[in-house]
Amino acid sequence: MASVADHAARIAQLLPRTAVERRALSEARGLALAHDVVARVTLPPFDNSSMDGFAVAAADIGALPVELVVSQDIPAGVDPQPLQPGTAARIMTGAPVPPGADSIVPVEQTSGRGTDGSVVGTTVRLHSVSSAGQFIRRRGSDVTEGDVVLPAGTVLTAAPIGLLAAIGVADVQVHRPLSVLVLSTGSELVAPGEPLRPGQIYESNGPMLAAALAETGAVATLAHFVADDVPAFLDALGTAVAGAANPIDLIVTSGGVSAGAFEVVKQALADRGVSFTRVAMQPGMPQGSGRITLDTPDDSSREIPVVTLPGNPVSSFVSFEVFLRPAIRAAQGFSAAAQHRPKAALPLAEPLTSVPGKAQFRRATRAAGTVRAHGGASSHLLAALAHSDSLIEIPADVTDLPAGAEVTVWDLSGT
Ligand SMILES: Nc1nc2c(c(=O)[nH]1)N[C@H]1C(S)=C(S)[C@@H](COP(=O)(O)OP(=O)(O)OC[C@H]3O[C@@H](n4cnc5c(N)ncnc54)[C@H](O)[C@@H]3O)O[C@H]1N2
Ligand code: MOO
Repeated sequence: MASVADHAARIAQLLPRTAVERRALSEARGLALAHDVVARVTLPPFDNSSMDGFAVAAADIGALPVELVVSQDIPAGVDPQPLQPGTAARIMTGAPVPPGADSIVPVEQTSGRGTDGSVVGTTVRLHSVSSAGQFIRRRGSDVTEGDVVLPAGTVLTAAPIGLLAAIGVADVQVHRPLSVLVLSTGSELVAPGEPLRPGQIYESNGPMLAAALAETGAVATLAHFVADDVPAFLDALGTAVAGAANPIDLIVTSGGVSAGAFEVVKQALADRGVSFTRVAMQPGMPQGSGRITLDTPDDSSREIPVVTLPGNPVSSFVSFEVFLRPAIRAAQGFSAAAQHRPKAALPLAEPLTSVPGKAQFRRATRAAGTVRAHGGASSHLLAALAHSDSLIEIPADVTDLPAGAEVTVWDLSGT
């Protein structure tokens, strides 16, 4: 049996780094930067007020309260005049602090006119003066021109996208997302929404894997599932690959890889370049991977990586987490940290047993600094999986864990 690490390396090898392309910021969410981004501007670009109020020179203020003439009005977006000595300038949040001013008095600490209409030429009464520099956001306090603000490999989630826009970046060089075809197999499968006949079940792996792929940043194409029939399976693969909107970089199948009489994926792909193997893990023991050349209706023959996942729903999910998610994220240029689920060592709330000789991945929930396995080890327990926020990874040589034992916990709660 292969170890988890061996098989992970094999899957990683199947997927080369994707090409770099330029995308508008609005089209880059969830993708990874291909290069370091260097700021071409300084943020804030100028000293500006963090409060609506009045800009003054602290040294001009004697005993309080004091009444000053309002000498100018500074809304955000203007280039102000220097502050006339002995006066106040009405200023709005984000507006540039006028040269000569070193203090902002928030409007709440003033009286007289000041919040509506033009106030230039009127007076304002100041009841307190903040210390010099208070309520002023200094030029460069956030970003300095020339800084590497985001390194290559950063995944463009909301905050990095905000930062890129803030430094004036309109488009970025990112790694193209992988285009992945998902095909489930099984003669017992019925599409959700259709009536179930005796012996049938709803197809859940396809929608689940397509969602998992989307969370990984890939573009998933979900083909209609096929029965356990080799010609039908190969035909469906060829048609789906030829018809996909984006050229397919990876095919992911589920089901048909174990030891039964109708193992359609194994039968169809074993002599087409896919190796089937047993991995010392539970769930997820039967696995396959390789590269295949398909007969497509448009005769577009090229080698496409294939990963064949086991059909049990929890086995498919865990296999995806352990093998495909990190490999896909690496191929898409994600930083090493973003390729893997966050992991922590947490004490078990309850004792746990595992099988000898296989790494076990138990579905679990975290609470009060501990972790508790949720549901049993069986790989059909989809409801327990859906209610879990973690995986407990138990090494192959560990079989008995008392309450309080520290275990490695994968945090599944992010995307
Ligand atoms: N004699 C042996 N039997 C089995 C072995 C073994 O080593 N020897 N391995 C077991 C393990 S472990 C797993 S995992 C499964 C893997 O089986 P397959 O990949 O061949 O998958 P199927 O037999 O097609 O299905 C297994 C199970 O999952 C359900 N399933 C399949 N596809 C879907 C889907 N798209 N949506 C929802 N549910 C699905 C299917 O109905 C079966 O119940 O083999 C064990 N057997
Ligand atoms: O390995 Mo199977 O994936 O346990 O159910």
